Amino acid sequence: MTLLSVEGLGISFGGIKAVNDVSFKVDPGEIVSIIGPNGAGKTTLFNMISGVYLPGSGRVALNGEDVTGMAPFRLASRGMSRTFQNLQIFQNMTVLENAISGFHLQERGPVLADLLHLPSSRARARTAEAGARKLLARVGLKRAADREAGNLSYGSLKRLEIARALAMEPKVLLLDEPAAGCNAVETEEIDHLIAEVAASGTAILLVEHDMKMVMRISNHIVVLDHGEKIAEGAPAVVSRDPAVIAAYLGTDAEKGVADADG
Ligand SMILES: Nc1ncnc2c1ncn2[C@@H]1O[C@H](COP(=O)(O)OP(=O)(O)OP(=O)(O)O)[C@@H](O)[C@H]1O
Repeated sequence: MTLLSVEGLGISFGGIKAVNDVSFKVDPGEIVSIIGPNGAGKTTLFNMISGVYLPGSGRVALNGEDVTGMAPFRLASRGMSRTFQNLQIFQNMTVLENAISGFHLQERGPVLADLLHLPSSRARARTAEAGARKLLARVGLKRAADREAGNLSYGSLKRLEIARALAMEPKVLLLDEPAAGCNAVETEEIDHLIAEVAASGTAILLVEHDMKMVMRISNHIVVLDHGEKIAEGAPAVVSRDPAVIAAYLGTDAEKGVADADG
């Protein structure tokens, strides 16, 4: 069964259609990217899928269950996690504490037990810490566990944010520009991490401007322009599509599409 199904999704702002009738599917372990020129509707589409915006039309289904407009924390407990373009890291906390915070999203422990430091609360805290340490090892931040997050390089912060989203053991992980602001080495590290997460069976839905990265790691690409889906398919197919090239014409990204193709 399809893991994530986006069907005819649309939304208007002040009478203008920011996204119109967009549909696509994501299977387990697949890396699907949403691309398009500035203002094409990528972030808006992402926000509708992840419950930040209520769609004006259409439907989002996760494992066959209708989750349209469901709040992000409910989606997270059903298997959909996301990261944000602007990092949501607690800069003054340690790397480990940031990773642990991802586990508290899934907890439904009694608040009183936590306040009174009851054994049940201490046991949960130990489990979360052990899980967080494993995740830090997975994203290459094991040795940075006790450092203040604000002192990390940008690429490491990006990986920390992915670690935190993985705490929920998502079936589908939405990444909003995971390589933005990263240098070539950091981008490659994030590439490898995304590929490893996908290989473990988690589906990845990606919005990313780095066209070379998109062409390298995606199994499937959905192209938006002016809120409409104008093409979709494998990277080699999409990068040769005349409608896609025309949409990007005159932008830096067009050069990216052509370079990645060659
Ligand atoms: N909250 C909002 N209110 C009004 N208009 C909005 C809102 N969010 C997005 N838009 C408009 O919807 C359209 C799509 O914007 P969106 O940010 O989704 O594009 P994008 O493809 O993510 O762009 P970029 O690549 O520049 O991040 C744009 O015309 C934008 O101005």
